[in-house]
Formats: sequence, structure tokens, C-alpha cells
Amino acid sequence: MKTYRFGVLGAGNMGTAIVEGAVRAGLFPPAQALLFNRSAEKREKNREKGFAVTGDYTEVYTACDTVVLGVKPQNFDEILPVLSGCRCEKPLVVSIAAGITFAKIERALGADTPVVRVMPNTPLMLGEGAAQLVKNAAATQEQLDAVRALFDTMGATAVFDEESMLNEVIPYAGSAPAYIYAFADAMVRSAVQHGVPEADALRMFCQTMIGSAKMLLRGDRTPAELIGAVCSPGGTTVEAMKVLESRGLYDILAEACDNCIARAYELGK
Ligand SMILES: NC(=O)C1=CN([C@@H]2O[C@H](COP(=O)(O)OP(=O)(O)OC[C@H]3O[C@@H](n4cnc5c(N)ncnc54)[C@H](O)[C@@H]3O)[C@@H](O)[C@H]2O)C=CC1
Ligand SMILES: O=C(O)[C@@H]1CCC=N1
Repeated sequence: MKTYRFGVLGAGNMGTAIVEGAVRAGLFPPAQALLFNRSAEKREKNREKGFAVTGDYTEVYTACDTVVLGVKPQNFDEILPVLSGCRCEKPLVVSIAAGITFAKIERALGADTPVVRVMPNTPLMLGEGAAQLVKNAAATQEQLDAVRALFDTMGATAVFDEESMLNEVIPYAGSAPAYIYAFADAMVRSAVQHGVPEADALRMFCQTMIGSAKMLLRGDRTPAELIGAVCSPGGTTVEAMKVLESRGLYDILAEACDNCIARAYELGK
């Protein structure tokens, strides 16, 4: 048992959302979590929330049972060599970085370091996230279960055996909120062009996204069947669907997802 139950190395958007979610779920009190920030101002803000704070990220690695690596993939080449010099009992490492492989982490920290890679998304801030997980050989099933239980408190989770799946899933949950916001933005812009007040358009479209997602999650009808149920023959919807199909919406999305995944593999090199 180390000084702190939980630590975040890189308490930015995601790292902070994860530790705050865990505290909200009652997994541990904030005083049992140590947060690293480079900025003194952010450390002070986190201290005011009751977290332990540090400006030395090696302390997070040495003093915490579980350490979330919440830095950008591009920062791993800087932080891993520093952490490799830490002499301590190995923490359970939770990496949320896109593309960064077990091999890269293990080369620096040792193959005996338990690591769980997680690909979360920002809606976990509202308890509506979707996170995918995979463990390395050194991590036990209990450790994987514990990390999954943490993310279960913030939304849906899925576990994979193959590490490569953590890259393959990125466009469909980790990155997907951005694509959904782009879709919403385009719809609201169109609505405004047609005289619909922006706030009403956004509220109505968001409710429609929630309702449509719930219809899909019932699982009793395929997306094609649900589309068919909206498209009255000779009606309005079908005219829009013709444009989406003829302009290649499905191909555009497939290409976007391919590029997103390819970038994850590049980041891992
Ligand atoms: N934002 C998102 O929607 C998602 C992000 N991720 C992953 O989460 C990770 C963090 O992303 P965000 O929270 O969005 O980024 P962010 O920029 O909000 O947070 C990164 C944190 O790392 C710290 N940092 C930066 N350089 C550092 C260095 N050299 N040494 C120590 N700390 C350093 C920053 O001060 C900041 O606190 C990334 O690896 C990303 O791939 C995964 C899924 C979704
Ligand atoms: O854009 C990124 O690289 C990260 C990973 C998934 C969402 N944000």
C-alpha cells in the first residue's frame, strides 16, 4: 500500500474528469488522490477541491497504487525515461493515450509493470462515457476488473483481448464525440438558415440524438430498419437521404475512421 490510492500524471481534461468521476462515485476521497500539474495555478485549484497535488510527476509514480498517464501521446518520450529511473514498487499504470503501445511503456518501465490501456471519451464527465480496455500480460484479471469498475461508474465499458483493438475502436467512441458535434453543428447551422432560433434548433436536435440513440440501443431494429421507419414513401426524409447517399456520406465516414485509426498506429511508433 502506497501513500495514495490513485494518481494522475497529467491532470488535463481527461485525467481530471476520470479522477473526479471516481471521487463522485465514492471509490475514494479526494485526499487519497495525488494530481500532477505543471502549473501552480492548476495545482491550487485542485488543492481547493481537496486533492493532494504535486509539481513532481515522479512522486505520482512512486507514491500511488494506481497511476493514470493523462499526458498526450507526444509527451511519452519525455516522461517515460524519467519514470524509468524511479525505484519503487510498481504501480498499476492506466494509460489513456491514443496509440501508445504496451511495448513502448514496458521498454521504459519494465515488462513486469501492470498496465491497462483505456480509450475513454469526454462524455464520461457526465457519467455517459464509453471506454474500451485491454490489459498487458503483467496486469492481473483483478486489476483489469478494478479499472473497468472505475470506468463503469462513468458510462459503458468494453474489454478486448487484442491490444490492436484499442486503436481500431478510437473513431467509434474516443474520437466520436467530435464527429457528432460536427454533425450537430451542421444541422443547427442549416436550421438557422431556415429561420429556426439557434437555441431551439440545438435543443431539439440534441433531444433527437438522445431519442435516436435510445431507439438504436433497444436493439430490436437495425439502423436500416429504423431509417426505413422514418422515410415515408414519397415524403420528406427520403429526399434528404438521397443527397446523403449520392454525396457519399457512408464512404466519407469510413475514410474518416480509417484515417483516425491510422494516426493511432503512427502515434505508437
Ligand atoms: N480529449 C479526449 O477526448 C480524449 C483524450 N484521450 C487521451 O487522453 C490524453 C490526454 O488528453 P487531454 O486530457 O485531452 O489533454 P490535456 O492537454 O487536457 O491534458 C494533458 C495534460 O498533460 C500535461 N502535460 C503536457 N505535457 C507534459 C509533460 N511534458 N510532462 C508532464 N505533463 C505534461 C498537461 O499540463 C495537461 O495537464 C491523451 O493522451 C489523449 O490521447 C483519450 C480519449 C479521449
Ligand atoms: O484526438 C485524440 O488523439 C484523442 C484520442 C481520442 C480523442 N481524443
